Amino acid sequence: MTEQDTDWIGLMIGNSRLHWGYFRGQTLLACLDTPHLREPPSNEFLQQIFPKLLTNKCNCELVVASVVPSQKELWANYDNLRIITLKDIPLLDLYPTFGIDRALAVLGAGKKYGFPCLVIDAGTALTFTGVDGDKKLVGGAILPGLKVQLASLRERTAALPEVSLSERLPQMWAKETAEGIRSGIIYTILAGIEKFSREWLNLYPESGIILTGGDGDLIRDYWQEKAIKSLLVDETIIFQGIAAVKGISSGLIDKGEPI
Ligand SMILES: Nc1ncnc2c1ncn2[C@@H]1O[C@H](COP(=O)(O)OP(=O)(O)OP(=O)(O)O)[C@@H](O)[C@H]1O
Ligand SMILES: CC(C)(CO)[C@@H](O)C(=O)NCCC(=O)O
Ligand SMILES: [K+]
Repeated sequence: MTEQDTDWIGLMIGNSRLHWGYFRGQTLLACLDTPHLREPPSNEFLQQIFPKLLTNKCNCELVVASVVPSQKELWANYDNLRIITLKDIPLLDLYPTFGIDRALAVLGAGKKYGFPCLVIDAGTALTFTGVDGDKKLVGGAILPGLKVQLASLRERTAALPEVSLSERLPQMWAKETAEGIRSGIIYTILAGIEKFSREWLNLYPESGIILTGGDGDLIRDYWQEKAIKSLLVDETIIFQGIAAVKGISSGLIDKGEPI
């Protein structure tokens, strides 16, 4: 078997949940999300995640990137494990505490859509990450994600309830508490996305802007209702990033080559 047709699994450990990708060589065959683990995984665990693809009990390579150290440690005894760290990422000017999920997402987005590239990751945290045409990190920003914003109002006030989000845009000028919370959070997030996107396009007019993360679809739907320029949603860029790192280490992709 060559590297091109070997099966392996990529795992991105996020702050809310686990993001799994099943690969054959560089091709992503399937992806899904699961909750965090509460204990070290059993031998059959990976088969349960991908029952149709992993039919016989195999210890296929598991390539892990994590922003949650305690979750990563649960895999310490898996015998075919590879951990991706910032050193593996073929991007320039990364700073030491930069999130590996941000690095992989922008690497994957750049690989698929070209550099320069701006990634907006609407996960537990909402992040903006911009990389220029020389694959240098320009920088970015971090704010609380939608769920975290909603939960923090409930937790830090006496009167505010936790509200759920509707599929449609809320009334901007609300006359009711729940709708007021929805309005405040959604319209300021959309305004922030608009501001960062505009500033980025002033610097790099040809750049793609890719939206990803657990709330990516919801934000895209809100955005489309406002009928501004469409935003491209891609849930797989993080796996494109993992595959790029794996490809470099197995010699399929040259580190100096355009990815
Ligand atoms: N089944 C689900 N479980 C948890 N969060 C979900 C689910 N479906 C959608 N979401 C949304 O996804 C968001 C979390 O995004 P995501 O799963 O990308 O976060 P994460 O695990 O921290 O990953 P990342 O590190 O990429 O941000 C939450 O704000 C939530 O609204
Ligand atoms: C910002 C998050 C939480 C987004 O998942 C993650 O990328 C992270 O923990 N980053 C470390 C800090 C930074 O990226 O500057
Ligand atoms: K996160």
